[in-house]
Amino acid sequence: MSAAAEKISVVRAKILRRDPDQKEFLQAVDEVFESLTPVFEKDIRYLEAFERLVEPERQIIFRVPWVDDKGVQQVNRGFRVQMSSALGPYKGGLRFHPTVNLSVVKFLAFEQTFKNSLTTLMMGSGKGGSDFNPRDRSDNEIMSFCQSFMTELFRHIGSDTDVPAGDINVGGREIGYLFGQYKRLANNFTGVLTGKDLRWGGSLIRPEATGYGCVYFAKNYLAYKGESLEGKRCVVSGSGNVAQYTAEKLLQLGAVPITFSDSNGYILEPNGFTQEQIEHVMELKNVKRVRISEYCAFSETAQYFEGKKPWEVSADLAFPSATQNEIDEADAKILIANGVRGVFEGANMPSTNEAIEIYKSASVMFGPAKAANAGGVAVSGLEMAQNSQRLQWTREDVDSQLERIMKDIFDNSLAAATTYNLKGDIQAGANIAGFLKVAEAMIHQGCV
Ligand SMILES: NC(=O)C1=CN([C@@H]2O[C@H](COP(=O)(O)OP(=O)(O)OC[C@H]3O[C@@H](n4cnc5c(N)ncnc54)[C@H](OP(=O)(O)O)[C@@H]3O)[C@@H](O)[C@H]2O)C=CC1
Ligand SMILES: N=C(CCC(=O)O)C(=O)O
Repeated sequence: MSAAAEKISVVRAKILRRDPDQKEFLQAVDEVFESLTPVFEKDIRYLEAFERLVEPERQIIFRVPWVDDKGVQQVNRGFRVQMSSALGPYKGGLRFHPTVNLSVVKFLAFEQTFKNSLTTLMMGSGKGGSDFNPRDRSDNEIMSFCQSFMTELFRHIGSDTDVPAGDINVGGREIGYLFGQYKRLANNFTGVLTGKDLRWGGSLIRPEATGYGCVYFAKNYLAYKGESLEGKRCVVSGSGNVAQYTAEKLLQLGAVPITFSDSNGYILEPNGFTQEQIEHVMELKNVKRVRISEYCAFSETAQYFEGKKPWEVSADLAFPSATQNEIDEADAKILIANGVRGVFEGANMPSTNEAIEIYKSASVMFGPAKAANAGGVAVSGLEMAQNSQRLQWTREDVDSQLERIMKDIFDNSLAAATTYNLKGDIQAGANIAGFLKVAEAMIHQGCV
């Protein structure tokens, strides 16, 4: 075994030994380790930087006490993992979901490092959230929780320190309540959160950005293969922010989005969703906040499949836009058996590493989350730039910058894969391109 290979195995063993119970985090680390091996072998300083990178700069865990509408005390756990400030202030979303724990937050923050680097904007990485379950909670209870959560978080964030945003179950409503509490406690009005409402500092296109960006990425990948989105039947999972705008942009570019899902099942429009039907999904999810099955009362053609995943539907492309590990090895085999030739990840880490191997063995196009879903944080970065200028750019300006950024991400990933003799391996290229920029900064900034 070479000296580099020996050192790599030592570092890998140390990571596994330090947090053996953090399976989501270890999955994310494992996914990049293989891609980065040729980089480590080229210069051992990159491995030393990686060894520092996998240990977050700061991990903050705190109590979130609040009182519900019945006057009953509730206690949740809050997290903020500040992973890397090598390229700028910590930057990443907040997730409110009962499955949130330190392992999930660390995997999200780790992925964010490569993603934010790929955007070419100056942003470090972080992620946070809570095990708070907002399902069936009143607006007042959501506000009470958000105010208590921010009462602790505010001392750790700032527009040049750490800039949170949305993620699962954290949308415009929650960002509003979080921002209001921050402003009250810190006595300043800055771009400390992104995903803000347009009327008080938000950026046009930010709500659409993750979904639109994922489809732009897919468009570039298909063009590289001499194909296009035109007429492609697309299965989409989730029915939240990312899924809604993925479907909208797919339709705009001539593709045929045919499913949405939530944690109870999925709906199928066999002939594809129209714009009006997508807007009805938005109404159901963003305003009425009901289950996706409610859609069928509105449509004579839709079908609902309780407890099932949309991967069982025949399609050309898949856009997982719900949550991590929603496509396992068995799901991947079903997808491919049903005709899917491309998977573009709108969600964070929706494919297990075993599923990714199945894609590769079947020569399926694979757009990894850290590249494909970077449009959200990219436009968050543009929101920060607008806030710094105290200006608001036009919708067209922001959308054209988003399209350019997503093209650059694809091109840079392809170029990095080629440089390391992994031509066409976009997953490896994205890992390498994302890592190198962070690693160079870390090496220049010393052992900190
Ligand atoms: N918002 C953003 O800016 C970005 C988000 N992402 C990622 O995209 C994904 C979706 O986020 P977003 O659309 O913002 O979140 P939303 O809360 O708006 O929507 C989440 C969707 O995923 C479903 N979902 C959540 N958890 C599970 C689960 N355990 N099993 C099955 N379905 C589930 C939800 O269904 P239900 O209501 O039943 O829970 C809902 O339909 C996440 O992985 C997120 O990390 C990535 C980049 C940017
Ligand atoms: N949840 C997000 C968005 C983060 C952000 O906009 O800061 C992600 O990139 O996973």
